[in-house]
Amino acid sequence: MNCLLVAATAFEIAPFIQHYRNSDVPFYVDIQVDVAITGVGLMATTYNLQRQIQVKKPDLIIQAGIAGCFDLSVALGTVFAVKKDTVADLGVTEKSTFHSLFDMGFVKPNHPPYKGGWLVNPGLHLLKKNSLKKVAGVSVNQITTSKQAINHYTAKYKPVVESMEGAALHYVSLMENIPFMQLRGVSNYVGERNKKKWNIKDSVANLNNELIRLLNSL
Ligand SMILES: O=C(O)c1cccc(C(=O)CC[C@H]2O[C@@H](n3cnc4c(=O)[nH]cnc43)[C@H](O)[C@@H]2O)c1
Repeated sequence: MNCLLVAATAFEIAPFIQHYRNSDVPFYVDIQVDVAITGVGLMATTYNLQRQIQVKKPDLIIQAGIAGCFDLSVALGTVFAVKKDTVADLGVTEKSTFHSLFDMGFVKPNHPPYKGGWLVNPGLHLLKKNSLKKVAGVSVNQITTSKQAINHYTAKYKPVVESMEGAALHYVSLMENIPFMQLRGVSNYVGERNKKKWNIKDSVANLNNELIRLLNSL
């Protein structure tokens, strides 16, 4: 099996790379893992994913990264698998009300690869092999900081996590018919600007442990 592992930045998957390099035993006997750092954001991720796929079409794409969390009851460091994602800030804000591309009628909510306005991961059988909770995610071009935006996204999408790349993975993989997984370790609560209150260390460590566990279970 050819697996393409992608992350926005190298530090997010550094422990996995280290583990992979230091392993004496070929613990992924039938799995070949290619790694690509796609850059931060939807545009860079889309471009770099597409380039990788053109060179070698993988059997599975895994995107691993940190994320903000909308749910304050979730402990920082928790790792989730994202079952559906969408670009939350693609549209127009008019008279303080946001209208998505679907609201505006530019795209039909069920126009492929969308289902009800979401980019849904159909590979639930892959997710079942691990214990990760499956949640809804949103992707943004502009990191959410205001209470107003948090309330708006919560009401409209009921997301648990926010990233800047997830929807690109879902869109490209669905269009190319390639199974995929998006794993997100919660580094911060959405809107929290004080980096001292983030927990990047645990989110990256737990994320990479789950990544190793997932690859061992395939
Ligand atoms: O400096 C800031 O205010 C700031 C806010 C959020 C994230 C960053 C980063 O440097 C990480 C960007 C990277 O991590 C993902 N990420 C992590 N937390 C969030 C979030 O709350 N909202 C959106 N994305 C987040 C994202 O996927 C990027 O790849 C700096």
